[in-house]
Amino acid sequence: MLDADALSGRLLFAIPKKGRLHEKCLELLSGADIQFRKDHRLDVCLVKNHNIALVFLPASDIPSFVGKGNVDLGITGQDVIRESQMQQHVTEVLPLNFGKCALQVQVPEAGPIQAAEQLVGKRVVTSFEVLAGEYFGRLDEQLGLAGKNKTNIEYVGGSVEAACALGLADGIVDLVESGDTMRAAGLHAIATLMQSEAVLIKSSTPKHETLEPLIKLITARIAGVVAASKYVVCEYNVRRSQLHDATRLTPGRRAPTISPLEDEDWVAVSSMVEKKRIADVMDDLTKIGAEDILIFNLDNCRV
Ligand SMILES: Nc1ncnc2c1ncn2[C@@H]1O[C@H](COP(=O)(O)OP(=O)(O)OP(=O)(O)O)[C@@H](O)[C@H]1O
Ligand SMILES: O=P(O)(O)OC[C@H]1O[C@H](OP(=O)(O)OP(=O)(O)O)[C@H](O)[C@@H]1O
Repeated sequence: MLDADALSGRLLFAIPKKGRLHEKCLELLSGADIQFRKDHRLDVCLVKNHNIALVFLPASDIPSFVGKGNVDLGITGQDVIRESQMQQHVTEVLPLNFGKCALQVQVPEAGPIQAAEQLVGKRVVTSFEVLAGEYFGRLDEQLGLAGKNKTNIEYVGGSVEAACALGLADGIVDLVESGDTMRAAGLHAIATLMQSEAVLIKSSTPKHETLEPLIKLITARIAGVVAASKYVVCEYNVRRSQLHDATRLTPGRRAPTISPLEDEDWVAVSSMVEKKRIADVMDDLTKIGAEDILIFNLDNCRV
């Protein structure tokens, strides 16, 4: 049985218990060698190889748990940090390169409303009532709307995209990543409130200063896993005469590693390249005559 004594002195680390961020967080913990076994009936579990307990919570509750110092560290989306108005109380330690999405105003594609200003004074349904309220509050003010003429922001807990088709809303404010959900509902985006991604957060006023070294260690480990997911190692051979162009294409993080080959006219180059750029870089290396271009994924790194 898990009790307060078992948790005493441990760093409490909040992880989304379900939803879009959950699986990615488990991959991150595994990559950082944070070992645990979770009993499916319990939302708290002890980490075997560190003085840490994991606390599985709804992503939307994590900013307030961290901000109030009830847990020491957490992972959640920047959108829910802003929505819970906790940005003054939490420090974003590290962006995590997943959970990327945009909070957007959406309206029926074929409808009469084609700009956010045209929604002012009408009905907007959302799970982000604070952010939508602030956004339309500013527009109401700009357009001089007051009292019951103001934009009507209505909260729903999910399936926001159905609201227009059901006749409950003239527009919605919801998250968009690929846009598939939005298009399937016959909607399109007309304004963006914010971009968001998952972040590692800690309390701005930590209650347990003694846990700071462990927070630094976990942050460094997670940063290594995140960097490994962003970069590949690119190795190739190129004529020495083309080395200037080659190193311009693959400058590396500090500098590329250049090794001599038996053939004195050629060198081997090894360099880290951002994964999202690698196809273009390979095309450009081919154009300058690079050969034997090899790409390696990284499991982990410290850069
Ligand atoms: N389509 C998406 N692509 C990428 N990230 C997303 C996407 N949808 C949501 N997110 C991110 O994941 C977070 C959690 O969203 P999700 O819809 O999974 O919530 P949930 O855990 O089911 O909801 P809740 O617990 O608040 O009811 C969002 O706040 C956002 O930061
Ligand atoms: O642009 P897309 O790639 O289609 O993603 C957007 C959808 O993802 C999120 O919901 P999710 O699927 O996580 O389920 P939920 O509505 O139950 O939160 C969000 O609320 C959108 O509905």
